[in-house]
Amino acid sequence: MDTYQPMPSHVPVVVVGAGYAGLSAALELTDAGTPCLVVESADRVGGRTLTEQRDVVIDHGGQWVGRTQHHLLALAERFSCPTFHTYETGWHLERWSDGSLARYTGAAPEAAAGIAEYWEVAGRLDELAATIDIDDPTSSPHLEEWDSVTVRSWFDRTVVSPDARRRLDLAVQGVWSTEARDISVFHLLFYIASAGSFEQLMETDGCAQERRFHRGAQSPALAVAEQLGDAVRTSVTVLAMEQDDNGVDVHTDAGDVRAQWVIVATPPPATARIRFRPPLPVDRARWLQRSTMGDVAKVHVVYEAPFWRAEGLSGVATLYGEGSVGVVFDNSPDDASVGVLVAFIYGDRLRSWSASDQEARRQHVLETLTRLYGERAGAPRDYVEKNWPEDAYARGGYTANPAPGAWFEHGARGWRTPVGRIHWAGSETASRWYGYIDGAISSGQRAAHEVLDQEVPS
Ligand SMILES: Cc1cc2nc3c(=O)[nH]c(=O)nc-3n(C[C@H](O)[C@H](O)[C@H](O)COP(=O)(O)OP(=O)(O)OC[C@H]3O[C@@H](n4cnc5c(N)ncnc54)[C@H](O)[C@@H]3O)c2cc1C
Repeated sequence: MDTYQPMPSHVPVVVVGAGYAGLSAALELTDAGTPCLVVESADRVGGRTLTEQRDVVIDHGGQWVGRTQHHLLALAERFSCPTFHTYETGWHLERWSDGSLARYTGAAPEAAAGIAEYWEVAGRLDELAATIDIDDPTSSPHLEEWDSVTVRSWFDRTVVSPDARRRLDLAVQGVWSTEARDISVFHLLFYIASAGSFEQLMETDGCAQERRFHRGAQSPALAVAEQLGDAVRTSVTVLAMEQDDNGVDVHTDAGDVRAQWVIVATPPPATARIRFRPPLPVDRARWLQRSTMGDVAKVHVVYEAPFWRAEGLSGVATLYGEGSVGVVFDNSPDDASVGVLVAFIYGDRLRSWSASDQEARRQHVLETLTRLYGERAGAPRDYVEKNWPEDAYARGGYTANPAPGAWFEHGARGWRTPVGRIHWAGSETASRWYGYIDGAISSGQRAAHEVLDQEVPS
């Protein structure tokens, strides 16, 4: 990785963004013998994955990999980045909206308030999602109908029990890191189809939250960047692009480079900040303008030991009601040499929590954990927050979600159709595992092959 060399004047392919999508595109091109240059705004690669090596590995961003996420697993295998099973042995906790605390095992407490209807709705969502073609989502005969309705109003209209609605609202916050009022039923269903099922999104064993990386989820990205070497330039921001019949002039804050093809592998709101000449087609421009990053913070709290395990608790907790924290997981290292809890805060709850000062935020999280796990939870040896909407580059997470109506009005041509010599990658352009690291990788590989199919000189 080289930050200080001058920009080359020409390169066959410029890749914008060194998250998993951009790095995977570059790796695919390089494997095929096509030189490329990756330019990245931040002073590091990995984008929405960010592993901090404190005295324990802390994954501030993406962290889990599931067994159907074959692209990420293959990359991890190629670059020798081992994984381990997420700890979830013992009793999970559920703090209900009235403040009561229940213990359970499995996916949810049996016979709890609203649970029967919650499972009915989950089954219905899977049935509807199965009708969507993830490679051609806008071909759905129900596109206009489903994209015109927010998830909030659909729940209000079709879900009888307020308790089931509470459960579904938290599921939406947890998976989409947004509020049910902000996404359409179509986007919800596409996302479920993209993952395979509602269960795949929600669960651990066999599902999206199954495994973690010993050296953190950024480790495969760092290994790819090391292999790509000088082809990756960090601390370089693409400001504008001018496209003509023969190539693209890419203007960066470190100089200009002429490319025959460009792969833009940035999240939609970041792509919208680049000036394109000629301007992007209306559908693509509108799609970018109407895709909004989700709101999530991860708070890691580190203890001398995972003391809750000795009390038969898994460390997994789900919290309804007024507090900020939505979900807690045991994020200890595999050898349990220290204990780590990670608390997720999303959507409306994040907006009110992040308005407080640092001490009040910390106190709130520690009080919540103390109510769940007892006094020892109030005395951590380390506490660290990452509020993604405040991240200078990502400006949110986990992913960008198109606003209601955007799939119907602009999805067919705006989602990922290449614009001349400019091709689109990024987790938000994936058919399979949209919004996930795995989707980012497959999107980068797809975009690389779109370009390789065009007779790029090596
Ligand atoms: C808190 C959190 C938890 C998550 N949990 C999981 C999880 O457990 N499992 C999972 O699979 N996924 C998870 N995700 C989602 C996953 O991290 C992302 O979907 C994935 O990393 C996105 O990769 P990407 O390459 O598409 O985009 P990014 O990682 O966003 O990479 C885009 C890159 O482009 C750069 N860039 C932007 N604009 C410019 C410009 N003009 N010029 C140059 N560079 C630019 C950015 O700095 C960035 O590095 C999570 C995300 C977050 C934030």
